[in-house]
Amino acid sequence: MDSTRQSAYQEERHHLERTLSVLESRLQELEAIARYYGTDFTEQALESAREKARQKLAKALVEPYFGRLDFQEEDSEQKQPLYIGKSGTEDEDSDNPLVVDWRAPIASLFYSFTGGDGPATYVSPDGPISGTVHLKRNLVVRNRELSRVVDTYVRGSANLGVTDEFLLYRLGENKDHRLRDIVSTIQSEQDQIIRAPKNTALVIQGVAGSGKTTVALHRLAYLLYQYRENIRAERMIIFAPNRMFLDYISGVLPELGVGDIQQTTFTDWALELLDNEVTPADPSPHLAYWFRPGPDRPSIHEQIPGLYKGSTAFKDLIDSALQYYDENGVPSQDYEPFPGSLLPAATIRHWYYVDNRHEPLARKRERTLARIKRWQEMELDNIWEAHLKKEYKKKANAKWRAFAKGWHEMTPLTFYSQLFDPAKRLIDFPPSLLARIPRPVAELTAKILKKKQAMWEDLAPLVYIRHRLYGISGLRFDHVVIDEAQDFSPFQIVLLKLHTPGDSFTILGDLAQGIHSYQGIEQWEAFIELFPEDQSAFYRLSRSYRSTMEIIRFANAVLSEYSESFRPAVPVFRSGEKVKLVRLSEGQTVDWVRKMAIRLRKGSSETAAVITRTGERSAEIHAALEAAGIPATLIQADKTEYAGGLSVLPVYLAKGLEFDAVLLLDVDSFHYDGGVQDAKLLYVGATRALHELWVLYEEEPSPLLKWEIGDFAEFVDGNI
Ligand SMILES: Nc1ncnc2c1ncn2[C@@H]1O[C@H](COP(=O)(O)OP(=O)(O)OP(=O)(O)O)[C@@H](O)[C@H]1O
Repeated sequence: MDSTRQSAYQEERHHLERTLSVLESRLQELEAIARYYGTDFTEQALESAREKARQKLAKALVEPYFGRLDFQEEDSEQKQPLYIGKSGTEDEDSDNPLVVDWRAPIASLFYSFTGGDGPATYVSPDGPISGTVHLKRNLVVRNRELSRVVDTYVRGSANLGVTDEFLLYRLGENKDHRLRDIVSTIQSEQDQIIRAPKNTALVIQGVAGSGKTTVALHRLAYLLYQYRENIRAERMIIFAPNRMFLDYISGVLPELGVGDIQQTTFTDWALELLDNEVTPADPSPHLAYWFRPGPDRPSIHEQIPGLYKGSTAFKDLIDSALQYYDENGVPSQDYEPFPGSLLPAATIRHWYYVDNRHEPLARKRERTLARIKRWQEMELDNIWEAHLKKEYKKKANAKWRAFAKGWHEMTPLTFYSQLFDPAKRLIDFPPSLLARIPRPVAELTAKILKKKQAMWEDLAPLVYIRHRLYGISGLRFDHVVIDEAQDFSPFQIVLLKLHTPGDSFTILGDLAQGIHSYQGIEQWEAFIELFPEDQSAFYRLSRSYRSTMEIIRFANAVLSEYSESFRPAVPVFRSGEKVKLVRLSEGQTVDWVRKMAIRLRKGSSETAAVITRTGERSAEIHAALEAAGIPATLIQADKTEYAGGLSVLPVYLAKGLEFDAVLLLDVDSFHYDGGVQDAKLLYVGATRALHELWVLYEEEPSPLLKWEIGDFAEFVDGNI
């Protein structure tokens, strides 16, 4: 170690000791105060604040900070060293903070400063502040010990510019089975997204591995810090593609000291709002249908159920149907509960259309019926003869029940079924309205709804109808994150917009990974146009942090020939092994995978995946591994937890996940033909790998592998 580095280590060790001792004595002070378990509200609040502070200090004691930035404000004589950590702590002996929270405005310099001698600026609550950065340093503290000091910028130093050295060190590590926080290495283009203002709908197109999920989670932590006065964690929500993915990302927010944010799937959220009036149709046959390999795969066009029912055109149709129900559902005859008492139809209509005009549809009906009942009771009060009163009361109650029944009550499912199923039709919709629904869509949907089930694409319409019937109050969000948003429909976004008054959204995804094209979008404009122009912003993330250069270049090569609009991912300069294209003879794959799995277990990989083209093949491989005594987890559509280790899964369930090593199976001309759908699947599969990628085929390779082989991949035979 040269002397400069030695003195840097010494200085930082000294500083760490002092910081730890301050934190420790604060924690001891708090621990010395007896816990309060009484019922006094003020005391309870104070105890809760103390407990939070104890937990924060205990966490900070493990890793108080990860970076240092020496900054000199324009008018200041002195540079000030700022230590940046996951949470901030004041220094009682100094005006400067002991540790600056990474989300604080000044800490943005640590992420946005990318070198050069010019002034650096950050935006404080009082306006922009400029100055000079003298030093940017990454520090790794493990178990209270300083284990690494890396200077990424030293002003005036000839051979030091901002480099990726520290980032590369972090990316080179093996990952366990949870996504992690990246506070110490957030990149400038990611930081811009994390710190974007709250009341904007951000739409982010990011290549595979560009940190979209990670960035979204950090953005939530930032928003909670920055807007703590008017935003609440319980009113923020993350929509993720499935429960297993939620499990996979579940560690990040607690790591960032954030709790209580709702994390769910669109399906679970919708079913709860629908009070389980429907159950979700089993997704497995649906997935097997759309991901069937070979020539008889279904074609995709606007009129298929997923795309049609996700469109805003379908939402417009539902609006027209609801309007028709509103205008024609109210009974048109006068109401005569007993002889001599008459409520004119015009009065009923006035109560419904005028007096209750602000109420949602079902409430309008309920309130009008209740008012008729009250009117009827008053009418009965005018009858003095006891026997007549009794007789009329009975009559009137029966009349009221018949009247209410004739004015059909609608639930989300009954109303929705009206659109598709003639056998269930209670409302006489104009035929021209229903004719707008493509016939195969109507037939298929009627069949599913009959079983009180719903496909994914039925959920947004059902919840939308629910809101129009009962209202939406109490269901508002301060911020909504949608991950893998390319699989969402415009209808879903319109629905979530109703819940989110400030249009505060983070919508992220990758069109190149749009493998669910039977329900998702082709272009981000489909979402952007749903927001006012000045209330949305589009960002692009092009650098990929997950995989080695070789893997990224391989994945780019797979997709670039098949999609004109594809923009290749830019790898971080992290080199690894070449991608291995393994040629096997017929029937050899299972045996090869078995041998390789044993080898991987002995190696350094903490997580590995065998990725197949179909669900059946995954089950077959998993059974073979089990029979050989090799522990592995089979991942199917309904899996809720991600265990790490060795996983076996079909490629269409692999999105969002990552593994140290990946074996991609059956990349032959039958399973991955030359079409763009298969190219996207192969792209998704390949970009799951961090360090090692093996691509297997028997006999004839897929046309997707038939480009000129570069220096990033090599053909090998099956000898292990
Ligand atoms: N700035 C960063 N520093 C260190 N690691 C990073 C950074 N950005 C992303 N990563 C890592 O890159 C990997 C990919 O991140 P993430 O899963 O968030 O990307 P993604 O864009 O959502 O990927 P995909 O679309 O493929 O699901 C993760 O391991 C994450 O920790």
